[in-house]
Amino acid sequence: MDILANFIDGQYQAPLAQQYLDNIEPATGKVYGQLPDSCQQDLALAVTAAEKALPAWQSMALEQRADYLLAIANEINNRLDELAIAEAIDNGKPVTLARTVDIPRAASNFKFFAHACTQFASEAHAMVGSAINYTLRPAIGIVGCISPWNLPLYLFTWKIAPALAAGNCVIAKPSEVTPKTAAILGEICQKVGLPNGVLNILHGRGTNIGQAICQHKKITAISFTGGTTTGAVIAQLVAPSFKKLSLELGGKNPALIFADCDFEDTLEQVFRASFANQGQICLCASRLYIERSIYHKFKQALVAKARALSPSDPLHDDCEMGAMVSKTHLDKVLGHLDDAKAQGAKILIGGQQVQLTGRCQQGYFLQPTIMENLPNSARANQEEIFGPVITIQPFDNDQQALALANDSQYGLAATIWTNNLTRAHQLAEHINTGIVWINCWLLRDLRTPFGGMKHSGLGREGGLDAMRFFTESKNVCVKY
Ligand SMILES: NC(=O)C1=CN([C@@H]2O[C@H](COP(=O)(O)OP(=O)(O)OC[C@H]3O[C@@H](n4cnc5c(N)ncnc54)[C@H](O)[C@@H]3O)[C@@H](O)[C@H]2O)C=CC1
Ligand SMILES: O=C(O)/C=C/C=C(\O)C(=O)O
Repeated sequence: MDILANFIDGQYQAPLAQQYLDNIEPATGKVYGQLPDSCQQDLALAVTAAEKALPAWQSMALEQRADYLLAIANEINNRLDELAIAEAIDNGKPVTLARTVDIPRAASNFKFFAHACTQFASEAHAMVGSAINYTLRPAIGIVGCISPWNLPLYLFTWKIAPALAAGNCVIAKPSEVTPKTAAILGEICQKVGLPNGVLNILHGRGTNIGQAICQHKKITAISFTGGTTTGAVIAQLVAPSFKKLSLELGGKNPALIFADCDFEDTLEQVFRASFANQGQICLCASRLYIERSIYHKFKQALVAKARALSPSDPLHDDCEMGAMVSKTHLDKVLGHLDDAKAQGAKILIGGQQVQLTGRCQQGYFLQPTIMENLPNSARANQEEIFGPVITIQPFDNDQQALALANDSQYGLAATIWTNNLTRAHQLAEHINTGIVWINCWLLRDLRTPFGGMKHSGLGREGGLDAMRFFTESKNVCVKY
């Protein structure tokens, strides 16, 4: 049994109340470990450690701070295989995906922000002939980072790295559903000699320790990624104390596929955008709008690809589709499918749980699912399902495609597939999402602003936006 501990003040510590939660491997449905069900007393220890570490960390020379982050990045790369296997066991994702995407990206997050903090400059505003203003960007202090289960180490580090780079001490909480790689990160911090208390990792339930982090008086900013409903709860929790808040929430992302696209390349990439990580990425395409003249051909090709994609053991190198993260989540997705069927959806492929044999007999596997025949107002077209489930609909012209894309409470990411770049730029200008990809998906430049409009979130992560979020700006006006 793999028993995890909190990482506080540079040491692994059992939860003070000795309460634990089970950790389940989604591919087998079996409990394989336990994690702390931390409480306020554990948080108090972490905050004390962070307070003690803060003065030295925030006043450290930038190059030295950057060196620590680079050392963490290197150590993540050194432990690539071990981390990839741990992620695949914990989350159910294909180990090859973890090895080629999740873990390398976690290392890149530290490397990127190591460099970013040495390049982060403050502005000056001259009042010609009378004064000069300059802006200081001190660290905020102690910040809380709360991350979800779909890209565990990838998103955990996407928050921690800029927070540390900006000079803050961090209290971080990974999802209780996928705690393992976050726990290993503590060992990495010990190995590189990160000063004690700079990064503290607490495990446990969102409604318990997560909420306590949001409400702690000495934690002055919260960066959260997860579901929109939880984001709304957190916004309420932090409102009375005016903490800085960054929310990366759900999506219901449209893909606009035009007849003049490069058919084969679009098919390949839209398929990946739909089903990568079992559709459990907030950026996944879930509403496909296809120009009527190619609707039938594209639909047939998509269905054929989906038929060839069967879930299998995530620990096998050739696995392309793993398990859903939990029984709760699988049931939620199946509930959406029942609802869609009741609303008249035609299931073109999938729609059902899959039972594997052998080790994975009790695992949480779902067939890739493609549905048509639903109005845009149907729940399946309006609510985030967060699984390997897409709907397809035909459209007749650019205006109709745009209207369908924007008919959503969400506004995270959109993709446009066309060889007519004038059309693509015009649509990109009018689509109400924080991210638009043209003829590509999840092509990431970590310098770019990342986040959503409407119910997809508040604020932007990435590049300078993250550095700005994790610092206060203070203007100094000097009269001469
Ligand atoms: N980035 C995204 O778009 C994600 C969306 N989701 C969506 O959210 C739905 C719910 O999934 P969950 O696993 O419950 O994700 P969640 O959004 O509730 O959990 C994300 C993180 O927030 C923490 N948390 C939960 N409640 C909290 C609270 N009251 N205060 C502070 N922290 C809290 C959790 O412990 C976890 O670390 C999913 O079915 C999916 O549709 C889930 C994960 C990521
Ligand atoms: O930063 C990225 O490349 C991806 C981020 C993905 C999420 O925030 C998510 O799936 O929740």
